[in-house]
Amino acid sequence: MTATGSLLYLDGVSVSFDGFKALNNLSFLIGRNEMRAIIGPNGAGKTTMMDVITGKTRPDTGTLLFGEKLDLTRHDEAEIAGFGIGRKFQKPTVFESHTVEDNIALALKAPRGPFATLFHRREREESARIDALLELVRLDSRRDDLAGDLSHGQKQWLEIGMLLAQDPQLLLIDEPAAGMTDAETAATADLLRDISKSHSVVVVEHDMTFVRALDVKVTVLHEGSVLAEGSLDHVSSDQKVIDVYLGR
Ligand SMILES: Nc1ncnc2c1ncn2[C@@H]1O[C@H](COP(=O)(O)OP(=O)(O)OP(=O)(O)O)[C@@H](O)[C@H]1O
Repeated sequence: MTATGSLLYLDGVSVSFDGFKALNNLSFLIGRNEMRAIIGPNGAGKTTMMDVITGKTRPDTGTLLFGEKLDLTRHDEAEIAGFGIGRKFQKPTVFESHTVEDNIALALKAPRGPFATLFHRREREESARIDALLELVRLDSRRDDLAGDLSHGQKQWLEIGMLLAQDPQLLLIDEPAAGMTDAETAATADLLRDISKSHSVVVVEHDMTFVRALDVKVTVLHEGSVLAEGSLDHVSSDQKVIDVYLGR
């Protein structure tokens, strides 16, 4: 495996907590404008993998490259966010007492990473960008409503819009479909497919209906390493995957 053509490259990445290997020689790569689904049983290392990519946890060993050359292990969380790696945690965190539109506007103004400034004058270019983002995340008709009044699924979309406002190249998204209605789940798969036309996206998910709707290559993690990789049909017919995950 070489890093050529990859946006994100992990090779032989290991992380131990008190002697327990949460990641064990983990290797995979994500291409530019590729969406990848990561699945695996509880404790497989999915969260630790995202912690390592975003600089929250340092790997003990291994190579971690962004854009083929940039060594992420030499940078901290804020710097990595600044390079264009955005992370969405499972629980939506939006500014509930601000409107949907203002949430996007605030994210546009903020430096990447933790938000620093709140109010600025709105410029025309910015308005066009806000319109485009609201349309993309299916919230155009809710723009003047308070974010706190959105459904759980809509809050997830708003937060995805806020992440996109920061113009990331790679989005890491943790269980977006959890707690969503079936209709929201299907709409979220459509949304992520739209986003992946111009961004790389890594989605960690347990909901197999959602993973099927994404219709992308799947990486199965188990005990901190890649157990299987390929289409959902390919990995779901793999006896190793059935034994540790899907057959349970
Ligand atoms: N800070 C830590 N200290 C000690 N052990 C940890 C720490 N973080 C994670 N672990 C352990 O590492 C293993 C991998 O955990 P991780 O959270 O990455 O798995 P996961 O695939 O995200 O699981 P889930 O699907 O339940 O979220 C688990 O056994 C977990 O208990």
